[in-house]
Amino acid sequence: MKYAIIGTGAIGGFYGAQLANAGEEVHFLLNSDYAIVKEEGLHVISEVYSDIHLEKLNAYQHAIDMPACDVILVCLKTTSNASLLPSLVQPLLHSGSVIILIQNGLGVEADVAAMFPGVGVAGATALVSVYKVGPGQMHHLDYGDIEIGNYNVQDTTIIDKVVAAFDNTGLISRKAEDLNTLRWKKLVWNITFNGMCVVLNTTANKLLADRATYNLSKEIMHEVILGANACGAALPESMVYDMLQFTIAMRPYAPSMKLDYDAKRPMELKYIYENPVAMAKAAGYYMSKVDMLLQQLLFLGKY
Ligand SMILES: NC(=O)C1=CN([C@@H]2O[C@H](COP(=O)(O)OP(=O)(O)OC[C@H]3O[C@@H](n4cnc5c(N)ncnc54)[C@H](OP(=O)(O)O)[C@@H]3O)[C@@H](O)[C@H]2O)C=CC1
Ligand SMILES: CC(C)(CO)C(=O)C(=O)O
Repeated sequence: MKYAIIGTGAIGGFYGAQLANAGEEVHFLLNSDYAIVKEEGLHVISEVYSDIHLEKLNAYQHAIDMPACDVILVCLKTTSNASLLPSLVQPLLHSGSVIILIQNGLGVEADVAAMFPGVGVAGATALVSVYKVGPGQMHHLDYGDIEIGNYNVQDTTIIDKVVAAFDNTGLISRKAEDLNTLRWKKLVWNITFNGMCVVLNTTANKLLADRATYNLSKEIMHEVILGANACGAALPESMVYDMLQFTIAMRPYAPSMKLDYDAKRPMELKYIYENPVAMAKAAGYYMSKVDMLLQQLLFLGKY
């Protein structure tokens, strides 16, 4: 199968490099790093796995120069989806292509499916701590699990093949039974920690080292689980403790939203906060603590 990576940043660079390193045919769309990556290749420096240096890779500066691909892995920030995806994805489509969004948030598949009528869309959550440290250079700190849930792909055997390809890289890879539950499960982490790390200018491990913010984190997680379940997800209360353990065990890491805020890039508020708050409210549950966090983030995003 031919894979396209749309947005070769932290996530696109990490997962694309894993696939290419395992022998898959991967075509990388780059932005500001194109010239350096063309010259020097793509590097993933990992604290967990072997480092990867892809010396020769299929790197492109323009989507129009890329071949049609079977699997289009969208790894942009969701803040760019509406403005960039129509022009970046359309040239890569053939009649059997599927688009898989490796992005955080809720409702993103519906918006992308509306842009590409008749094209199968799926969503993926990445449980990984990775960030771009320089042009074509990704620093991988922790984890790497990837889970894929179907939105409207008709022939889902292609999703099974993608799961198998990721599994073959050595990463833990699964097909989720229910995309809605998958999205909300990841949001229990992102809603709690991404926003608080921005508002309190800190990292998740520090939030959990302090009694007051540890308790607040737990309360927000509980609220998100209630919101999720009001929206038809099936999340057990016990996952709060799993997430706390996961976060305590994690190497100190600033979530992607904190990196965006510090770099003065727009934050992914629509899909990580606005949609979940609105959807839970419409389903009869008001996530008041999450909404308060959202209002603070909206304020910070303006100034
Ligand atoms: N980082 C992480 O640990 C995790 C991130 N996520 C989610 O994954 C998604 C991607 O995040 P992340 O990888 O961190 O983001 P990055 O900002 O690292 O990567 C986005 C990439 O898109 C590229 N891009 C922007 N505009 C264009 C364009 N016009 N053409 C081609 N490429 C373009 C950027 O290019 P340039 O390099 O020039 O800026 C950048 O490399 C987000 O939804 C995030 O929430 C999920 C789990 C963990
Ligand atoms: C949970 C975490 C930290 C890594 O998967 C993430 O999703 C992010 O940085 O936004």
